[in-house]
Formats: sequence, C-alpha cells, structure tokens
Amino acid sequence: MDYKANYEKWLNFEGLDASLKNELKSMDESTKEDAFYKNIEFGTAGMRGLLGAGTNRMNIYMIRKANVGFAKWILEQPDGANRGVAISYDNRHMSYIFANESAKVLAGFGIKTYLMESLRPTPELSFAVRYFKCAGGIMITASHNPAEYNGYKVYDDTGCQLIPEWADQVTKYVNEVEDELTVKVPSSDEAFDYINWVGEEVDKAYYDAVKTCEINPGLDKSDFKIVYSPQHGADNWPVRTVLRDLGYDLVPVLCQCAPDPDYTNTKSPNPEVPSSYEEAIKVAKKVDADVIAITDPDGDRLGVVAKHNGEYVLMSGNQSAAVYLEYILSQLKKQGKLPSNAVMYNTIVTSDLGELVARSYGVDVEKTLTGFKFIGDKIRKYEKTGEKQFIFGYEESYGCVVKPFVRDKDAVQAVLLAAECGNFYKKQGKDLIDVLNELYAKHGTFKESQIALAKAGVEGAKRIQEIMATLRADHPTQIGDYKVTLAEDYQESKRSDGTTIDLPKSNVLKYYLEDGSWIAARPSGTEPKCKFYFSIKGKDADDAAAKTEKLQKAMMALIGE
Ligand SMILES: O=P(O)(O)OC[C@H]1O[C@H](O)[C@H](O)[C@@H](O)[C@@H]1O
Repeated sequence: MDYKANYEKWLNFEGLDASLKNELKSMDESTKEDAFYKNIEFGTAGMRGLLGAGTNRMNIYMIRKANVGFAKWILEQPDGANRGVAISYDNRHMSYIFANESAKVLAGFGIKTYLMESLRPTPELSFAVRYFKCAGGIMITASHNPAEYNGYKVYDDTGCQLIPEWADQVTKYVNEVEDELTVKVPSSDEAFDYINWVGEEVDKAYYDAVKTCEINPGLDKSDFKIVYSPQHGADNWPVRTVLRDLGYDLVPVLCQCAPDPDYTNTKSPNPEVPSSYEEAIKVAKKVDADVIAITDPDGDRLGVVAKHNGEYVLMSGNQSAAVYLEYILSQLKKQGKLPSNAVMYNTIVTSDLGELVARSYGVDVEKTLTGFKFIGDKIRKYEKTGEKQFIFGYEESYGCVVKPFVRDKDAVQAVLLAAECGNFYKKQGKDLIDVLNELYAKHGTFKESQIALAKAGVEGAKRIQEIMATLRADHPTQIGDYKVTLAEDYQESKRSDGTTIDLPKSNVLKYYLEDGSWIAARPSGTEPKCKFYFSIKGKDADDAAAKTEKLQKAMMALIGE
C-alpha cells in the first residue's frame, strides 16, 4: 500500500472530520507512514489500534468499513438480518460513537441491532448475543490497552469471538470496500426501526446467571472483606451489584469507579501492570481487606491481590487460576458433582501448574492458541458432541470463565469466584497464597514471567518479524545453562522430534529445557510487542527466581536485545 498516496487521499477528502484533518496536517513523515502503510487488521481479539487519522488507526471511517464487512457476513448466517447483532461498548474515547455508528451501518443492510443504552462489559455482550438469540455481536473496546487505543471485537451467534476462519471471511468483505471515506451510512432517523436500545432486562438476566456460579452458595459471608476497582471501566455496576446481592462486604475504590476514558486515577488500566493496583492497595490497607480485585476497562480480565502474613501480595493470572481450579475441583468432587468427562482449557503459553491441578482430579486438559476465542470454540464443539463437559477455561493473561453462558473471559464471574475462594479458605484459616504454596509443594514450584519488548511503528513491526525469523531459522539448542530438549514451531506445525502439532498455524515458538522449564516467543496480536513467556521450574521460590533472571538474560542475549 502506498502510504503517501493514501495520506493525500484522506487529506484532500472534503468531508473529512475536522479534527482528523488537523491531525493529518500535523503528522511527521514516520507517523504518516505508520498511519497509512496498511489497513488496521484483525488480531488476537478483533481489530485494535491507536485512535486517530489513517487506515492503520481506529476512526469512524475504518469502523464503517469494518461494519460493511461484518454486515455481509451476518447476512450469510441463517436469518441473520432478523436475528440481528448485539452491540456494546466501554468507557473509551469514541466507544459510544463507534457503537452507534456500527448500528447505523448494519441498519443500512437491513440488520436489526440490540444496542446497550450505556456502557456494558465484554462478558455481558457475549451473554446478550445468546440472550437475544442474535446472529452475532460487536464490542467496542481496546480492552486493557492504554487510553490512546480503541478496538472492535466481533462475535458469532454463540457469543464467542470470531475464530480466524470466520474473521478471514469478514476481512475479505472488508477489503472489498474500495474507499473507506465514502461508505454510505443511514441517518439516525432512517436507522430508527432497526435499532433496539437495551439495558435493564439483559442486566438482570446476566446478573442472575453470574450468581449461579457460586460453588458453595450457603457459605457464611461474614468476617471477609474484598476491595474492588473497575479501573474506570464497565464492570463497576455488574460486579458491585452481584456481590452486594450475594451478601459480600465489598469496599469499592471510589476514585476509580466513574467511567473515564483517560483513566485519570489509575497509572494503568491493565491488571498485568503492578502499578494498576496502587490505589486499591491503599484502600485495602485502610479497611484491612482480605482480597483485592481489579478488573480491566471492558471487564473481562481480573487481577487479584491477597493479604498474606500482613502483606498484600500480587497474584499472576497463572497463579490465581490454579487456586480457583483447586477450589472448584475439590468442592465439586466433595459434592459428588465432578463429571467423569470434565475438561479444562488453557493455552500453550499458560503455566503447567493449572494442568497438573486439573489432572490430579482426573480432569482432562486441552490447550489452544492464545486468544479466548479458541477456548470458546472448543466449548461449542464439545457442546455439540457431548463428548466432554466444560469445567473451567483460562489464560495466563488474567482471563477466565466459570460457566459457559458467556463465551469470552468473564471478570464478573471471576470476581465472584475470587471472593468465594478467599472467603472459603479464610474460614479454614488460610489465604490464597497459602493455598498456592500448598499447590507448589504438591506439584512443584513454577515461576512464570514475561518480557514484552515494545516495538512500535513500521520499524518495530519489522524488528519483531526479524526476531521470530532469526529464532526460527536456527532454533537454539542451549539457553543459558540448560539444553533445549524440544523445540516447537507453531507456524510450521512441527516439533524438533519430527512430530506434528495439531493446532491452527500461528507465529509461536516454544522451547522446552532439560529441567522441565519452558520459554515461548510470539508477537502480541493486540499491541506492538514481541512477547517472551518464561515458565521456570525451581527447587523452591528463590531457586526459580534466580533461574528466571539468568534465563531471561540468556534469551535476550540470544536475540540481541
Ligand atoms: O498476547 P496478545 O496477542 O496481546 O493477547 C493477549 C490477550 O489479549 C486479549 O485480552 C485477548 O482477549 C486474550 O485472549 C489474549 O490472551
């Protein structure tokens, strides 16, 4: 794509939004190139990018173009126009405008929509697709990314994000739109008959469904306190309503409750970032809370902090999920409700601890590529065949689902689960870190960590490709002090021992070391980053930490970073 010609086309387009035109005029050459060298693409979780002018940016024109593609796909689904599309959005800049515009573009194709009257989280959108029996769904959000981003997640009729096969069909239709600047959009009056504003009814149904996720509904809720922050995002009402109704003593981080596109009172809205917990920890110390829960802007990720020996200890997505699993499986077993064909899902870059916990209860484990859509897809397949029964799904990136009435990560379910685990174990004289330590003692100590190399712009994208290509061309046989016993290349679907990997192709490399540790590398599909995952086994926590430091250095040296 000739970025200069595209830039000129946008600059000279008469009807262009005035603020975008001003932005175009002030762009330097490298920004122009980054904004116009390609069309914004579908990645791990839909389309995501910086807000602003350009074909590689999120703006009203690229939203219109994407919706034309999605509309054509919806029209191919049985009774698609009439079943319609549920649409929701979070607190981000332009989220409401993009959602409203999406509904209008779909109306132009005769497609009915169910548009949320105000912000609602991603899991509730997934729920709404199923509740209204829609042919698909749209969520306007950039999830956990910084405030400068927005995005467009698309869903099928089961409430699962489109798997690559279907996303490719949408992309094909999107690419057929020759000029994003001249897409026809009906006026609000013309679209009126197609748009149904929804809210309270679906809220109630969703909250009621979440409440059924309690494993021990009769549990005494006294003498347990949870501090909660929605990080200025969409989970404020859902989480607080559900936990209040169930009798939990929830203390909100009030300065982070109001929806705010600039995330004014938090350093980061992403639970993967330790500074995002700062305000919540201050509140927790004041009220002496047992557990802290923070959710991301679109309410699908949950980060947990546990009070342990008087300190507030951050838990990774891998750690909290292993504890949830232990709780769910031990309790279901005790109640005689653990199915013999139960299956748990996680991904190829998720720690082995969860798998060991699941297998210790006789639960089968299936691994997918990164992206919750692959977990949703598995649920759909087994639901049809009845072969296996879903018990839990999670990723290392702080997302899980307890019950499949939602087919994406659901942090409302997850906060309830974290609260129930914290409360249950407290009544047994333990906290969540004690339980984690018990799991380490039983299954081995793992330390998971990640290095995410930020590589922005055209040059950054090239560098990421170069890193992956260099590793792929000559797989390391030794990393630091350890021999690589097996290399997996998911792009080539091959292992170094000659066996085949039975997953869709993806740009991921994974190296298993002789001591039971592994290291994986992949470009992020949601941010301009190259991610390295370290799952390091140690004799104890100190040993695992020391080994991690060495292996991280060795890996970076290997790629020249
Ligand atoms: O590593 P990335 O491609 O950036 O994706 C990281 C995560 O992003 C989003 O939260 C997706 O919903 C997850 O499924 C994914 O694991």
